[in-house]
Amino acid sequence: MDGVVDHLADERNKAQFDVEEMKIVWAGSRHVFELSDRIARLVASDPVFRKDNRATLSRKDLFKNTLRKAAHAWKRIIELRLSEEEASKLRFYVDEAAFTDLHWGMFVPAIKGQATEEQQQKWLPLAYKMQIIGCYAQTELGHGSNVQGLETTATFDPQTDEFDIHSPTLTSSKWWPGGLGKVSTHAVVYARLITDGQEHGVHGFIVQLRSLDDHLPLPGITIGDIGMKFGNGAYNTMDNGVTRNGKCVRSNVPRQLIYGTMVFVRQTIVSDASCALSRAVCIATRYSAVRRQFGSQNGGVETQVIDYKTQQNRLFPLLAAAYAFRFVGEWLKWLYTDVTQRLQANDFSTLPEAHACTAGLKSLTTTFTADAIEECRKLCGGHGYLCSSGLPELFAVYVPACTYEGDNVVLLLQVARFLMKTVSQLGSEKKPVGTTAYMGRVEHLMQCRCSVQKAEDWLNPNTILEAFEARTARMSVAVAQKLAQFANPEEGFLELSPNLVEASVAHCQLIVVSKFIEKLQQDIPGKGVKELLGMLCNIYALNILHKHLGDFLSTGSITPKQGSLANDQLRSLYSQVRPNAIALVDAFNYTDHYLGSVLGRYDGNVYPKLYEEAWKDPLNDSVVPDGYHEYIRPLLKNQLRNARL
Ligand SMILES: Cc1cc2nc3c(=O)[nH]c(=O)nc-3n(C[C@H](O)[C@H](O)[C@H](O)COP(=O)(O)OP(=O)(O)OC[C@H]3O[C@@H](n4cnc5c(N)ncnc54)[C@H](O)[C@@H]3O)c2cc1C
Repeated sequence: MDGVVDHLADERNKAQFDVEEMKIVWAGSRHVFELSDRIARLVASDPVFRKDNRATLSRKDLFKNTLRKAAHAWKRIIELRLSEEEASKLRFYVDEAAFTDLHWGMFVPAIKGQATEEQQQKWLPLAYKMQIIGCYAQTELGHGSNVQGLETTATFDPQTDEFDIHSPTLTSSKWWPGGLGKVSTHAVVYARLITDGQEHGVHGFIVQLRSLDDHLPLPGITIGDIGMKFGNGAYNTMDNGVTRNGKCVRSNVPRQLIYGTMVFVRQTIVSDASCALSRAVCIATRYSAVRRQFGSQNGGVETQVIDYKTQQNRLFPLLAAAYAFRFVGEWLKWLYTDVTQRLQANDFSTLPEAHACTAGLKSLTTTFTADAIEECRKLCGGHGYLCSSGLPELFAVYVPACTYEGDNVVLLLQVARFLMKTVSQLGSEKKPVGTTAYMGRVEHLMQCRCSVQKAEDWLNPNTILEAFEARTARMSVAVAQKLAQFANPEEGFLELSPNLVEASVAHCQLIVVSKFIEKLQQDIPGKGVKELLGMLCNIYALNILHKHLGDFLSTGSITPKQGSLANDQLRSLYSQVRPNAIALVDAFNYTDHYLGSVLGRYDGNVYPKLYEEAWKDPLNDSVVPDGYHEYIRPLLKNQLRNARL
């Protein structure tokens, strides 16, 4: 980061706000900023953590190298006596999908959230010291989304006081769990509980999978990896497992507090979305300022592609979304703490709303981010397709987030059920809470008129909020009225599911917009910082309004003229953000190591480095390629008839 050349220095000088203060806003606090900065540099300077060769390693070498990094990371954590917060940041900056993600991100939280005190005392100390390695084994070959369809059984045997975990069919094999294939010694396995011949639904059980002495699977358990996944490098650093078992285990995990774990996990997924999105945006923004095409006058320099309005119109809403997701992620952290405290006090009243809101935000932010990474690749033209741009690997490693922890469409349908319930209870004693509180003003929202008369009127946060609330309330009420016409509500739900999903998306977009606006109401120090965030908030909201104009117009929430004024305002906001673009991505404070992109280098020294990287490819190890004598020469010399192919 501290190189001598800085091709982006002019861009940095244009910034109209205090970048150092913005770094703190992005990090969440000065403490987190300082900690992240220190740990990021520690990781970047350690050669074991290099990642520029991932795309060219064979699967076995790639996987072994991941094991090495995980072991080295743990060694450093112990040697440096890192706190839990520091250790988690270290794993974050190592930036490699690995079994440790599931151990710390799913196994430990599942035990913390769902096990009894006694079970926690037995398992957590082992897990914290990594004396056991755990994974989360829910999905089966035949069922993922439909958890009630899982086939694995856990039958209690009173004679031995044990549970017999059994996968009776091929489709009941556990299939996908990260870390299960080659590394985990233990798993939280989800199975149908059977006692006295009676079924009691799906529950979690801690199951030992492998011997702690020689790592061999325990008797009755068959385990392996499910094979190569999408993209080079990317998620292939992870072993995703398949297992069939008929082993007896002594562990009983009663059903409780599963929602708390879900809120926690989905909150981390939303946070991760802002990280992946900001990385892609940082690469595309820096490269767009370096890249020049057309527009040279009298032999002068050509135009930086970032100055094309179409480029800004594609890029700046993604930049704005990165900040929007950051703040909604921050708010979700608060929500998780709130839910946990309530659960501890046996108060379950806000759970359905918290559950719907985290499910919806997980879906919205991951879908957007996956699409946005691909858009950033296109924003970088041909070079974006090179692995050295960092974007193909980022895309490949990121896209499964749309599927794991709940398929995004299935999640939106859950949100829709909650929305429909909320609408049906309007006018009753039960008042809508939290993120659905606006529904309490449904009468007003059904008939209010947007007051915008000139483009600048769209800068008023209350105007934006009311337009978004009116759109969502009207879409929800309209689909609820259609639903009411069906004699069988379930049939209606299936039939109207596309409309229901659209209403859920509108509701989630409203949450993100409203949390961004709330963030701006806080005291935010630093010259120009709040102003820039205000612009980004408006870009985020007005771009959604523009993209979903059909919703806003068909519900009568705004007029066509007002839609057109919103677009005028958007163009003007792009011009205001333009001089600040590089500084806004610098505020993410990413090291070149973490970005892993030649196009996104801090110093903008793209071309020499692209050239250098290309020569590192194993194909360039020899000038004449392997295979020349067998396949190219005989072809050229018209000797294929005699060649041994
Ligand atoms: C990289 C990766 C890592 C994973 N890690 C783990 C792990 O550690 N542990 C674990 O247990 N699992 C894991 N999984 C599995 C993951 O959780 C499931 O794949 C996910 O829940 C989706 O379920 P599915 O595969 O059954 O999809 P399906 O439900 O079969 O989805 C197929 C299609 O059907 C649609 N669909 C399904 N139901 C409905 C409906 N009711 N209405 C309308 N459309 C519907 C979906 O939208 C989708 O388009 C992982 C998956 C991946 C890709």
